[in-house]
Amino acid sequence: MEDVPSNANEHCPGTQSEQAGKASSCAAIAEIGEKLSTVKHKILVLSGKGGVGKSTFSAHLAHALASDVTKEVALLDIDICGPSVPRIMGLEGEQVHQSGSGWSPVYVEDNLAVMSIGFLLGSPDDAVIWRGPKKNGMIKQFLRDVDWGELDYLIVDTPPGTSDEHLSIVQYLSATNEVSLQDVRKEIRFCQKVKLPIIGVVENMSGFVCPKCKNTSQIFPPTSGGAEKLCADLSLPLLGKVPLDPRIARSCDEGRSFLNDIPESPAAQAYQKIVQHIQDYCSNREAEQSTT
Ligand SMILES: Nc1ncnc2c1ncn2[C@@H]1O[C@H](COP(=O)(O)OP(=O)(O)OP(=O)(O)O)[C@@H](O)[C@H]1O
Ligand code: SF4
Repeated sequence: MEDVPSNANEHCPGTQSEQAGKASSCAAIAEIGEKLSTVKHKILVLSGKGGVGKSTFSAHLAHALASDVTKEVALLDIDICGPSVPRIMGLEGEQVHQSGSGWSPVYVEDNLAVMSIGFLLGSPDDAVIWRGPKKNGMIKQFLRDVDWGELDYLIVDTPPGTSDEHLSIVQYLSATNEVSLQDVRKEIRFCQKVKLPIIGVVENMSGFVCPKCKNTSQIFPPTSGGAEKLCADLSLPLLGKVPLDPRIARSCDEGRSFLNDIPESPAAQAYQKIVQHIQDYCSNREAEQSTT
């Protein structure tokens, strides 16, 4: 994404008249490219269906990355029809402020910023049912008008499936994002089609580890061979498996990081291992980019 301002026209192929028609969209892409040129890594979190733990994972990825106080981290929630990030991050009722240089995100820590449509709603229960173009406009505004500052990581929590929001975010962030996936062949095909590098797959709610005897029980038997088979079939890394732990929901409902609450639990350790893979991936990319 760092190169968007200089090659914005590459994103606007077509005849002259088609290009004129796309001019405003290209201008937005260029503007967003300029705005986000100070973001080192943009990580999209995708899932095939709702309720698989994508927002929970995004929030814990943000917490874990921000535990290194030398890193600047931001979490952007573009699940416009069901934003759950404010609750999980303990920010319900917070509002976004306008500053001279745009909207100021809400800070959980000095180095952890959060932006969500939830901050713009009157009440957490307000339903937001917007059609594609309006959603697209809001995503554009989030990327262009939020004063993110210099960031090491921008994590984007997306809605389930592959919808208008996905097409918008991919278009606006251009082709150099990184993706962590939960679930799902359809999303993988989507990423491959739009040429997004895939960091790997996370299997969530993978077995239940009994807190007493530490036995693992398979509550939801894996379909189609589970994440291992999916990753083997598609030559993708399996970043890790997070077991089911009801204490995760409790920490999230109270707006706290489960990683801080019960760091020794198998689920917290699984999250940490996955985060380590993501950090390694990002460091390798940085090293590659500095040599090209
Ligand atoms: N490993 C886990 N063990 C137990 N509960 C979990 C786990 N991961 C997530 N949950 C719980 O599952 C529920 C759904 O999680 P979450 O809201 O993160 O899903 P989602 O995929 O983002 O859903 P949506 O896309 O509909 O917003 C939440 O109550 C969350 O606390
Ligand atoms: S494995 Fe089942 S029966 Fe044994 S201690 Fe754990 S929850 Fe109880």
